[in-house]
Amino acid sequence: MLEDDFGREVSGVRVSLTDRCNFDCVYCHNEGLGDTRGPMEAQDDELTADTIVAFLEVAAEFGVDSVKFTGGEPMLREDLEEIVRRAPNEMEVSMTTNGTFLPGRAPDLVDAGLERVNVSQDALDSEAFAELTQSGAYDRVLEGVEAALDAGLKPVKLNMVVFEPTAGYVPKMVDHVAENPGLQLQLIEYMPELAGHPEWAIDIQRVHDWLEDRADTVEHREMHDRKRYWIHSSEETAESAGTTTSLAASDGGVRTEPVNNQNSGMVEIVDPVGNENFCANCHRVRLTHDGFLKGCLNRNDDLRDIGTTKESMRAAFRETVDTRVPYYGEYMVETEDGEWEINDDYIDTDGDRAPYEYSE
Ligand SMILES: Nc1nc2c(ncn2[C@@H]2O[C@H](COP(=O)(O)OP(=O)(O)OP(=O)(O)O)[C@@H](O)[C@H]2O)c(=O)[nH]1
Ligand SMILES: C[S@@+](CC[C@H](N)C(=O)[O-])C[C@H]1O[C@@H](n2cnc3c(N)ncnc32)[C@H](O)[C@@H]1O
Ligand code: SF4
Ligand code: SF4
Repeated sequence: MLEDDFGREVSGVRVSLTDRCNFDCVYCHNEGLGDTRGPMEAQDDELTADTIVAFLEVAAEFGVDSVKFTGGEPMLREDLEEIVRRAPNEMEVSMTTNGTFLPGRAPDLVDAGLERVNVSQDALDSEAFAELTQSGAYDRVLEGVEAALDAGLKPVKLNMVVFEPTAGYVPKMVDHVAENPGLQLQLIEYMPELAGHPEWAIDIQRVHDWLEDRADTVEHREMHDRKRYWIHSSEETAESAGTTTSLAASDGGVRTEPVNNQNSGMVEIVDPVGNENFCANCHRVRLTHDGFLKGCLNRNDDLRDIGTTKESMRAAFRETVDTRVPYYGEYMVETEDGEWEINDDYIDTDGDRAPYEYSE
């Protein structure tokens, strides 16, 4: 595996298949690709299936063992099944989706080799969901989760962005996964770096503390040093729930069995904002829908063109790893006042492409 100057091996790639989306979530960072708004039809700048597969083969040569397909909405790609089918066998293949296109397509994706899916669901309430996603597709998303479970993609991870408008739904979502063994929950701290609106953020430590009180077991995942809490349903008594223990989790795959009892659900917190430890344990690079590698989700100044040949892809991959740095703690440094500012060493970094743009 290739390793950067900060001792971080690159074990995973995240491939944005498109920057288009059928939702318009108020918080969307779109994996650093700018606005999702625009035409729904396939655009000329999107990488072809052949180029994506060639890139994955190059990544596999470098020992990368997992790929996550994302977007925009990756299921807007009609050739998704083909791309999944042609991904190198040695890679774990997963996807993050808004879930609306899973009904009808989940079985074919599993047949093609999809091993895991994360579905974004920020609330258990159709009105709140409509406000957050600017869509009326709540029921369709629930159907999508069911379709994924029926197709054998168990457990399905629900992604919930935690910020002012959703914080009140956290307890209900935690109970939801504790009561449904097929589900797990990922609470994602709202990231304002690209999406703006820092005033929407909440103190994620409060969520950690609350989960710690309720957890039977707490694990640390190697990736990003993320914490995972195994939670019993609030209907149960503390006695039947078991005692709290702390374990080191093996990374990569998602644990499928609860630790202490049958009604225990897994809740993982993704808390990158201002978190040097998170960035120090970051093992992923990203490929944009239009063919640029980036070493960090939050950066737009280091975009590197992969070109069209395996040789140019190898060179771009090596250079991306050689130059990637932890965002918090190296690219952004903390001032004495506790503010974050760009390290002077990186002020003049220039990518191969103009930065992607966001508007209000
Ligand atoms: N800043 C930052 N945010 C991340 C990173 N990885 C994930 N996230 C955030 O978490 C969101 C959801 O990530 P997913 O792609 O669904 O899954 P994941 O948790 O990274 O991966 P798995 O647990 O392996 O499925 C991303 O869109 C980001 O908002 C990262 O490396 N850096
Ligand atoms: C950009 S979406 C792409 C995949 C797909 N469209 C979806 O929504 O699942 C990937 C994930 O990023 C999360 N996300 C988007 N903007 C975010 C932000 N500003 N802060 C934290 N997470 C965010 C979404 O909730 C989603 O789970
Ligand atoms: S569904 Fe995903 S890509 Fe689309 S707007 Fe929402 S978070 Fe962004
Ligand atoms: S280095 Fe960038 S991509 Fe990696 S964890 Fe930090 S913010 Fe996320």
